[in-house]
Amino acid sequence: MNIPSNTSPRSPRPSRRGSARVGKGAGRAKRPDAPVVADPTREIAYDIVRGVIENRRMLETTLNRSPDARDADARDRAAAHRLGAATLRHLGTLSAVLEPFLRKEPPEPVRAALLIGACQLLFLDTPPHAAVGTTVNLLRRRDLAPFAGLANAVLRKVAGQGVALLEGLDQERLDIPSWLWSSWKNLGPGVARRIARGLSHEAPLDLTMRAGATVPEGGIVLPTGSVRLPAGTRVTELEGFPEGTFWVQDAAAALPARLLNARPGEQVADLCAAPGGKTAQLAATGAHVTALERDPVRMERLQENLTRLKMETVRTVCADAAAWQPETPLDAILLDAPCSATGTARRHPDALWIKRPRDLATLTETQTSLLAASARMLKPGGRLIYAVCSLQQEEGPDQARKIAGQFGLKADPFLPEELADLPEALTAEGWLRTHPGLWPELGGMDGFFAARFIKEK
Ligand SMILES: C[S@@+](CC[C@H](N)C(=O)[O-])C[C@H]1O[C@@H](n2cnc3c(N)ncnc32)[C@H](O)[C@@H]1O
Repeated sequence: MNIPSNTSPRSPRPSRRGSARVGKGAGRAKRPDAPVVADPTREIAYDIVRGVIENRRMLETTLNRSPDARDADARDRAAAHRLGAATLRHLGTLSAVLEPFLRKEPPEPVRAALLIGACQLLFLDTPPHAAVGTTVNLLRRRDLAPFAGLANAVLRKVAGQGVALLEGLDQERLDIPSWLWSSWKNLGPGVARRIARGLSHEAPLDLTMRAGATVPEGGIVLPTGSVRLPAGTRVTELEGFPEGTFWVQDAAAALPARLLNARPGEQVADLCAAPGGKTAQLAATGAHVTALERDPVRMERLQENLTRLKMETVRTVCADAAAWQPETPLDAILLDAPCSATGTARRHPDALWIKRPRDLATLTETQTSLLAASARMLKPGGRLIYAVCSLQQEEGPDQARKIAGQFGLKADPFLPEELADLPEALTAEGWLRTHPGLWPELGGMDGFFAARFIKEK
């Protein structure tokens, strides 16, 4: 990972909180009263980690809303995202490493700074003087100067012992909240550990290609047809991006829309559509697609994506899918329902730490009401794919079992030939179940559940 190893020379800013003195071993101030220069990457990463730990706020929300992140240039934002995400990916391990060095639990904001500092020392190639010095500076800039000495001492010890501190730690177990680890036992023996292993590294960049498009340099074609590039690849710099020859979509995320088998001329709706990966797949079949999205900001992103892909024939509707009704009954519906998103933790490690078991009840209620609404929109014989990027039983198999026979929907299991390129994802009940432990040798995949239903005649 390429976290800047020193205070950024590109966009230094004086302290927002007045000048502060830099202590021994910290950021090399020339004068004792010199203002501590801001390091945008660490400042934003700090806000990200605190947002997740203290407020259960999504990483992307901090990136989109914080003034620091908004004002930062693209490289600083990207580096902050990677530092914040790496800290969250190894949160349990980093906490276990720090514990013996702390006589008592520090306040949360101090703990967040220590976690980021330790992450740079143990998981990123940041030189010790930079990791320690920038952490001390950060605390001083955030009115936490009384803890600068503690941070300096603790991080110097961590730097001194280095990766030897990781020996003997069950990192896979530590980095997964206990309630999720227990819940994943339902997926089969050893699967929780395989998932944790899949979540321990950054996800590669997957693309869905338009038919006949050239595979970008460095890309490999996966068994399911998606194209994979190494983690950290900048998609906007790939050949074909401006021309719209591909779109970003995890290999597992590309499966549910494919299993709807949309045909040219059919009336199809994508009910929870933004940012539009599945909408694009449906549009590429030649079906008449209506894409619904409730959130106006996300709708803008969907429309930008469709414009780049030259798929402007897709009809976009900003509305609540639970209340919307098409003019005429539909041939097919894709319901990629809002969910806990635990299946996307490779790309969004914050997902693991934000959700709580009690959130599942609200989410499953919403999913049920969207399933009932979908059934009302379908013509007799119409098809429905219910999909969630969740690893949780309640949002996947439990929902599918509950829905079969309700709202005039009957189960329509996937056939082995439909998943011949990923047979391990077909369950005994004819559903799709992927998880980050699949394809370990290829770099894994996101966790998705999908089931198909037919509206009875
Ligand atoms: C899992 S994401 C969809 C990802 C998308 N299908 C794709 O493949 O790019 C869920 C989306 O549904 C939207 N959403 C949630 N509840 C909705 C509702 N009741 N009606 C319409 N859209 C909704 C969210 O704003 C979010 O953009």
